[in-house]
Amino acid sequence: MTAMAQAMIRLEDLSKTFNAGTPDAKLATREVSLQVQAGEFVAIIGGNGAGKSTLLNLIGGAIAPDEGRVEIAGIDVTGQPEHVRARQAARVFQDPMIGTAPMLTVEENLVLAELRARGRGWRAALTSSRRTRFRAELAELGLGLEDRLTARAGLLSGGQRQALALVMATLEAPDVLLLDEHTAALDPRTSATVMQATQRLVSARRLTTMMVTHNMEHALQYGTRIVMMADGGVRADLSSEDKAGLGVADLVKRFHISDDRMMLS
Ligand SMILES: Nc1ncnc2c1ncn2[C@@H]1O[C@H](COP(=O)(O)OP(=O)(O)OP(=O)(O)O)[C@@H](O)[C@H]1O
Repeated sequence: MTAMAQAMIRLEDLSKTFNAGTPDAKLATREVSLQVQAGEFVAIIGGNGAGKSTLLNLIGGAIAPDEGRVEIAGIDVTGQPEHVRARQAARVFQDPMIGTAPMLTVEENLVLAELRARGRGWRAALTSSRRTRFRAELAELGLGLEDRLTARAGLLSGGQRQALALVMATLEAPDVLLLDEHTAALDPRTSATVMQATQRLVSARRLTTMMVTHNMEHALQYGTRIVMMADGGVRADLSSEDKAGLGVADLVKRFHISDDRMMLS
């Protein structure tokens, strides 16, 4: 008997309508079914209001679907609250202010993330072995954060804060990493640096990743698969082979992407 590889993320017929039953009703996702295998890096692209963030919110548990089912690593998490699911599905948001606590130092943020993931109080000592681990984790990013362990996070640059948020989100090896336009608020150079840091973390920890982006270049470069959404549904699903040789212009032309915030490079 051949064992079927289990999908790391399995979405079945996920539908969500906001303001249902009112004149403002908006069908944000319609019967989305998708399977993501362990280790895939799925870039989610699509025009404004296509349902990309809603899809990540449904997977992360920030909103509950009206219909359908979310499974992560074989566990049905559909009815599970967001804070419970956070151990399996870590998130990094667009706003560098969200993922980190500005008044805490870099090392305090990290110890908080580690102990939170283990469901323990965070005031346990910042031991020297933890500091050594944090320094090594940060050094991997190539952003000089390893020398700023005792600096308040609020004093870091936007890019450094996003990198710190990434390390915090992934410190305790979640099954899934959800990135919601996590480089969109950064200037192009910093955004590229944070994407490189993302790639390093994702491959070092073998994370299954879903990244919403308006940056077509990043989708092509970092996605091992590209899912394009339109009108709350999946319009196209490109594997590594499908996207091989495609440039940004091909992508835009082929899928008629209309997106005010689209970044071509
Ligand atoms: N909390 C909410 N209340 C009401 N409507 C919402 C809410 N969140 C999203 N919507 C609507 O659902 C639709 C899908 O929104 P969503 O944010 O998922 O799109 P998106 O693809 O991420 O768009 P963008 O790229 O512009 O961020 C949009 O029409 C949006 O206005």
